[in-house]
Amino acid sequence: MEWRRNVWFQTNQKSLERRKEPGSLKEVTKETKQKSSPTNPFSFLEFSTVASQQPAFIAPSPDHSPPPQLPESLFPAAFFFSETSHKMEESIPFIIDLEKISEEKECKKLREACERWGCFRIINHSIPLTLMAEMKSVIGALLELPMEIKKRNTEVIAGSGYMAPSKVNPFYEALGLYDLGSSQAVHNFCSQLDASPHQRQIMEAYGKAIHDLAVKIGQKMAESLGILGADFVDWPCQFRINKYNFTPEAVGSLGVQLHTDSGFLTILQDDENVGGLEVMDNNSGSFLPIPPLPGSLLGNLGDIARVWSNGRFCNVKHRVQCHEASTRFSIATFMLASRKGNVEAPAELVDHDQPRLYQPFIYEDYRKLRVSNEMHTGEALELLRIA
Ligand SMILES: O=C(O)CCC(=O)C(=O)O
Ligand SMILES: [Fe+2]
Repeated sequence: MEWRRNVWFQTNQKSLERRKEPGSLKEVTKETKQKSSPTNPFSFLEFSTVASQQPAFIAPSPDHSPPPQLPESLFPAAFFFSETSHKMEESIPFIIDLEKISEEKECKKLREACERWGCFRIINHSIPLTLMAEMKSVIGALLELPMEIKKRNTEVIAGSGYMAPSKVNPFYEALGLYDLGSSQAVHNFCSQLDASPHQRQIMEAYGKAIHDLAVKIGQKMAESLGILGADFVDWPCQFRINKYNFTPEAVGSLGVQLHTDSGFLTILQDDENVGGLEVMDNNSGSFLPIPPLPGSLLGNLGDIARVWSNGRFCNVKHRVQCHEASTRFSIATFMLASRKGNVEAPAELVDHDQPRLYQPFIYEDYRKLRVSNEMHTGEALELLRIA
């Protein structure tokens, strides 16, 4: 609860100010109460929570999109609740509290999140908020550099270097490196971009912290399936900083096309102000907006998580929509796959009832298969299916 309150205070000052304006909250409350009814899925909206400086609570519509009839300013960091239980625990995507992850209940929730959505919010992750804020300002500055400097950020593996705005993604550009766990790689990245000593320091600190976090969450994902002692320390992490130059003309179009991430686990620091990320519900095919939740991170599972879990975990399809003309930043760390040997499910996850689903393969070969066949949403896995 403390965490939620802090985040709320830090991030929603402006909205709170707006809401405190005489009449404004009252007006909205009155209007919404009139619209509420036992059959209205939003009828249990708790405006008292707004008055006590808690987030507004909101149930999902059938397609999990926010209710169109309510003013957006009311839900700057909307939480989505199960219509049946109305509990925080049931929010979508699931919120995983890393401080509680050694408790059985939290670990079970992580497993459910990985199976049902392949996506979860991470709170109490121990990355200092100041480091996250400083990192955001560093990446903003790096992405502002002149084009000729950004172009020095050449790729080590396909797609790991500078990506200029293109015909397909005209509002998007990115800088990146492979692999974050290597201080030499971080050093090279910083040198390519003439980073200042301060920028280097932030990059190094953030890189180490986020790499360690990805390793820890990977271990917990394995533990949630009963695999103890899985070690992700040596798994390479690709790192990418994304900028979306959303102009008024971009509104309504995509910043990034629908895709799955190819690796095992992505840790994303999404923009704390500008939303647009959407994940696909595999059951219904509908899209669920992931509103910003400042101070938190997002875990997204990629294709390798599906293979490694022998089909239990979901590789989440996601995209970025432009809803407003403003600049959006995100910082993505992709923990890819084991450096050594094949990608395959551990023996504990394979048995008579759940035979091995995919033939063992080398990650780099899989990546090439995706690119050469232009299969961006995990379809290439079907080419490797054996059961
Ligand atoms: O910017 C975002 O929120 C998502 C970025 C993303 O999906 C990616 O870099 O793979
Ligand atoms: Fe992605």
